[in-house]
Amino acid sequence: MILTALGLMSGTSLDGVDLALIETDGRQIRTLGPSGYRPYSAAERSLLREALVDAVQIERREARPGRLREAEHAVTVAHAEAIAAFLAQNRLKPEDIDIIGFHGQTVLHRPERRLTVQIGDAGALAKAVHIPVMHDFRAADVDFGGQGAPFVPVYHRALAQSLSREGPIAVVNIGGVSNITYIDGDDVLIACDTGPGNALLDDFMHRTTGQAFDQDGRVAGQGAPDEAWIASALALPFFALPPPKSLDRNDFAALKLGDVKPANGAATLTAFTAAAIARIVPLLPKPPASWIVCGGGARNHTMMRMLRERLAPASVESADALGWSADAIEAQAFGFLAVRGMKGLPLSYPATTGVPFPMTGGVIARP
Ligand SMILES: Nc1ncnc2c1ncn2[C@@H]1O[C@H](COP(=O)(O)OP(=O)(O)OP(=O)(O)O)[C@@H](O)[C@H]1O
Ligand SMILES: CC(=O)N[C@H]1[C@@H]2OC[C@@H](O2)[C@@H](O)[C@@H]1O[C@H](C)C(=O)O
Repeated sequence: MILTALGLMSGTSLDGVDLALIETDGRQIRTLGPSGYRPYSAAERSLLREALVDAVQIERREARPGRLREAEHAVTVAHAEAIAAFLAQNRLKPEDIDIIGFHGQTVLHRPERRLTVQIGDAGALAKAVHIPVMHDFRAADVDFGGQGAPFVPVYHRALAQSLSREGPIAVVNIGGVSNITYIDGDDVLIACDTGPGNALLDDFMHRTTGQAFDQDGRVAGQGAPDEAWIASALALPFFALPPPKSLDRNDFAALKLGDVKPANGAATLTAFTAAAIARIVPLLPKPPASWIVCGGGARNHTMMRMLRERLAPASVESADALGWSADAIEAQAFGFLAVRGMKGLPLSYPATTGVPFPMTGGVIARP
């Protein structure tokens, strides 16, 4: 049965809420509907940044120390507002949507402690918008010893079914953190986080220039990467580990660039993200022939140039160039995952998150 799902993603970049409508039976995509975006205000963003700091103290996933309770309320309200605006813009009624896939905001990710925390009150959201809400996608996976991330690979596989590109295909998402899905025919699906995405670069830009991010990669495009710094950062043990593996947004926050000009610092951090993605190639069964880049990093021209240089001779295209939506893809994925969860289909596999067997997941909150 085909269901209509509204997927919602608030990613590790802390930029805002992405929304996307999808019609699917959980296996194939029938229609990709409209998408939307509700940016966080500067005040919401700084509250979330504080919440990430307070979250480090969390020992049990229900705990909300420091400003986390307030941040959770802000996340829930922002999502409710985003849904109300989306429904109005697209002339939709709550009964037109079967299920909402609500990822929430990750504030702490420590799979080795069987802990991954996404804030956002699904019960309150379901009541506010009068639509059932599926949430807590990652919890069952980490309970069974999985990495709890990445979860978009099953959706990347569904998208890639109708793609004519030479395989193996790699889909890379450059969000706050970067992750890869490796697809080789119908039977091979491997995934992991590869390293930093935009978070280190965004934090550096924020600190040194006051800008939220390096628009189109212009600042990095004027600088020179410090290859020695990149080589020493890539010597961290994480990069030598084979998939599956995952990261917390702030796992590399301790890496310091020293006193550098914004252009050189931005170039170094952009090249670090590209080099960390290229570093996964020898840990895959075969080098991917075709790379597809999604997430906000696909809009960074310097990042795309550096990826092409480091992944040659493979082809590197942005998801938008294929007619996929680089921005909406994760929101679509959580709509798709909500339908899979409703049907009891697997969300994660031994080769995507390290769970012992294919696992379904998600919990439904009703209005
Ligand atoms: N035009 C642009 N030029 C350069 N960078 C951009 C541009 N647009 C977006 N970005 C980068 O993309 C980031 C947002 O990416 P995205 O929305 O994919 O992340 P996310 O969904 O929050 O993260 P994650 O996938 O880790 O959960 C911004 O913080 C910024 O660094
Ligand atoms: C714990 C968590 O929220 N992880 C995010 C983060 O952002 C990118 C990368 O790290 C990925 O592993 C994941 O998001 C995507 C949507 C995923 O689960 O596939």
